[in-house]
Amino acid sequence: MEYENKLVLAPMVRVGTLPFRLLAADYGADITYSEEIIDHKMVKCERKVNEYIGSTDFVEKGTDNIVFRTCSQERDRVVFQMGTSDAVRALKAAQIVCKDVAAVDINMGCPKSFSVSGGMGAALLTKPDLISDILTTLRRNLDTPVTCKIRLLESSSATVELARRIEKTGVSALAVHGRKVPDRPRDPAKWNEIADVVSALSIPVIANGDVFEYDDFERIKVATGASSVMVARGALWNASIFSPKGKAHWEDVKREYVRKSISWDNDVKSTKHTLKEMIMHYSCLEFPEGKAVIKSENLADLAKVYGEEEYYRLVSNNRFSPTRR
Ligand SMILES: Cc1cc2nc3c(=O)[nH]c(=O)nc-3n(C[C@H](O)[C@H](O)[C@H](O)COP(=O)(O)O)c2cc1C
Repeated sequence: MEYENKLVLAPMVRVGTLPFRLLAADYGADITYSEEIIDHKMVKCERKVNEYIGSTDFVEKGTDNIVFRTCSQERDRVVFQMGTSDAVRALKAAQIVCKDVAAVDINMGCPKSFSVSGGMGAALLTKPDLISDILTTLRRNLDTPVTCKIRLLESSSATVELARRIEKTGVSALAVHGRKVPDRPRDPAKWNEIADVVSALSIPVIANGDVFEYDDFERIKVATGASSVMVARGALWNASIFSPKGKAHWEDVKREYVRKSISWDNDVKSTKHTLKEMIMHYSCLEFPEGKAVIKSENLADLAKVYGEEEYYRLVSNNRFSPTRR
């Protein structure tokens, strides 16, 4: 996996499932991260090939709960992001999925209480020995590239020190979200502090924070010196941000997302959550579309909201025999 000059879809919980990743890739994303999946969940999974959909599923044993769904089309660009606080468990989880993905990434930036209270996400930032342990264990035991994603620390010199330590573990790249742990999403990302990390390291750094337009990819590259750029909210609101041709109309983007969700039988909660985020940015959930999405109980209902009943019928009928894509 190459990390130079790439446009990257950021990991996003409940958003970065297979249809959204494929959508971003269709518009031009080179690398697409999964939503964060916790190692505890992944170690309970078994790999199953789903011939009806054409996907590879990681399903919680003894249940129908699909924890991670991928497919061969994204094998060379999908990054499996994991939440962990333990090297041995992280390795066990990674070994289950590593042959089906392009890289494994460890989330070291999530400030949410469920992550931090479990010693995961941003809690790792204060434990450099544990970071080294996790990354070194993965690096030594996997053939798949290993990366991690961090936030900025209190001072730029502290971030650089940690980044140097991370580089020594042999990771293939480091993604840096240009905000500190207490920062809110509306606080501006500190591109200058990402630049300090870029100039201190030899491995590729993926710059992340406040990219909302295609032109911002170049702006953040120039400001930070990073060769690759990662975008979260800008892609969530309009996944065609990756297109050099300019953004597609958000109505078309939503419809294409719904079609992909139908094709890949996406979890309806995840589809609804993603659509609601898109609607809230451009409009309001109180309007008929928002209300209809909220009321939808399954993908058939969502197909109706977006006038895709015919597509839904076609896909459902084809599922009676195993599909090949
Ligand atoms: C809806 C949503 C879900 C997120 N989930 C994750 C996640 O699972 N793992 C992670 O490392 N960061 C997660 N983040 C943080 C983003 O990956 C990214 O670092 C942050 O939003 C800054 O990028 P932006 O300014 O382009 O939005 C999430 C952000 C959003 C908006």
